[in-house]
Amino acid sequence: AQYQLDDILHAQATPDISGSQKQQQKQQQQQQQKQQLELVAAVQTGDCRWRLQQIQLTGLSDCSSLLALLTPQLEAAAGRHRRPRSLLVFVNPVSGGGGAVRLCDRLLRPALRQCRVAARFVHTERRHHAKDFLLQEKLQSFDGIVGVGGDGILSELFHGLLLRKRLDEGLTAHTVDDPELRPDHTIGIVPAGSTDTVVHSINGTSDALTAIVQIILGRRVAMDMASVYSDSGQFLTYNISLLGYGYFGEVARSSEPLRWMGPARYDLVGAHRLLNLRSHALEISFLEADGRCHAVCTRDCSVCSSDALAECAPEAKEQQRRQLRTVTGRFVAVNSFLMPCRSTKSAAGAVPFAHLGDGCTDLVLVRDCSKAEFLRHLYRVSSCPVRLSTAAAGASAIDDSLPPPPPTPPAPVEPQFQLDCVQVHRVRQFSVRVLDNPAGSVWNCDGEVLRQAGLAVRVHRQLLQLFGCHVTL
Ligand SMILES: Nc1ncnc2c1ncn2[C@@H]1O[C@H](COP(=O)(O)OP(=O)(O)OP(=O)(O)O)[C@@H](O)[C@H]1O
Repeated sequence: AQYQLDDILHAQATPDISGSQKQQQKQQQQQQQKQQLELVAAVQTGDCRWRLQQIQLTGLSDCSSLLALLTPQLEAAAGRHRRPRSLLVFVNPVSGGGGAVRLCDRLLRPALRQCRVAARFVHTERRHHAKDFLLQEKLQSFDGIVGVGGDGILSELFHGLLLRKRLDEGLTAHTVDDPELRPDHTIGIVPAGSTDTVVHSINGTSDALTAIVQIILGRRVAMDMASVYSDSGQFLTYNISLLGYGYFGEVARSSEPLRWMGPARYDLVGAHRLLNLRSHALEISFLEADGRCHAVCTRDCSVCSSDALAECAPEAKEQQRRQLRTVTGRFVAVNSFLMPCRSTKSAAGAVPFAHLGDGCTDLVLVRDCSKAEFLRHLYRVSSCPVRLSTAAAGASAIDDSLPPPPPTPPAPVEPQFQLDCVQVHRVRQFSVRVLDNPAGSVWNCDGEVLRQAGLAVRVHRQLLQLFGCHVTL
């Protein structure tokens, strides 16, 4: 087998020649024996999965010289990739029905030990424990903050870090016109929850060991974040994956007391809400970015690195206000997808062409429709047969010096949006005002319930860094 130097995470001679005096004496006694070199490498094992592999090089005559040659190169690679040497790890004991603690002991702790990454473990004792810790404690000695759990614990980590940065910079006001600041730390998530949408959208799998290997490798993905404000412009919360009104809001509210059921609660409540499908009178305003491209977000994504998508300067705000589009009517669902929202139920994602770092969200508006029509939309969302390779061809950059490219194949369609009642817009910001029964408003913000009658949302391009590897095609 061949290994890239960049994927080797640790090397040591055995017996360990850097050990204690006693060990060294023992080694001298073993002079006749040849030493062996042990390496730990990250290897991709098909699809999107990664594993740690121990490699033993035996029968070496001069192990110490080889190790002396290898060590500075491994250190240089670790520096180049900003590999974490010290992590702060929050373990949520209630995640995934208590599986997070077991997963941490079985996979995370041994992997960190094997690769010589130091870690401080904190078992959360209540809701908001991780967030409060990040707001109050010294964090300088850590290279990354990791959560073992689901999307709920991840939400606590990015709220803690984003709000901590504002505190450290002395920013007290937090309104729709205030800037957002990038936190100093990268976040890692080891999936152990009932919904692991974010890690699945980044890595293309919710496999825990893959996530651990990416953290140790120091691979990072720049992610958009949305900030959510009340209709008076006051900050309410951050959003990273789904923000939904109507059907998904009601699913979040009704499944809240059924947490003990695990992911099955979403199927049960989803079916019940479908039978009682309601529409809502809404006014929706949005600032549309240039048309949606049919390209999957991959490593070195040309859409996410395009300068055309840089956030608008403050002086352009007035112009933006003039470009706002407003629609009113009855809707059964209004959903903002900041990322593809992949999961075991929807491998390509609910919105396969949503990008992780383009500064935009895909706003999906589902107008009043029959239950059968909405069911068709939901079914297609979970079984979208996107042709990924075609999508990649459409995304490549154009170089004038090259002969003209062959005619582009027809853009892949997203059948879930090819319905009369469904519209999708790629937007930088939007607001929704509930016109009927505002007191009964309910939103689903990354699985948490919000009860505002009006919300304003702004997307911040690549505000956060997460450990992860991005899908490849
Ligand atoms: N010790 C604790 N007791 C109760 N709740 C906790 C504790 N520690 C963390 N929490 C809360 O548990 C919630 C769910 O966490 P998480 O998302 O990690 O697990 P989950 O099983 O995937 O849940 P979800 O169904 O929300 O995805 C989070 O909102 C977090 O604040």
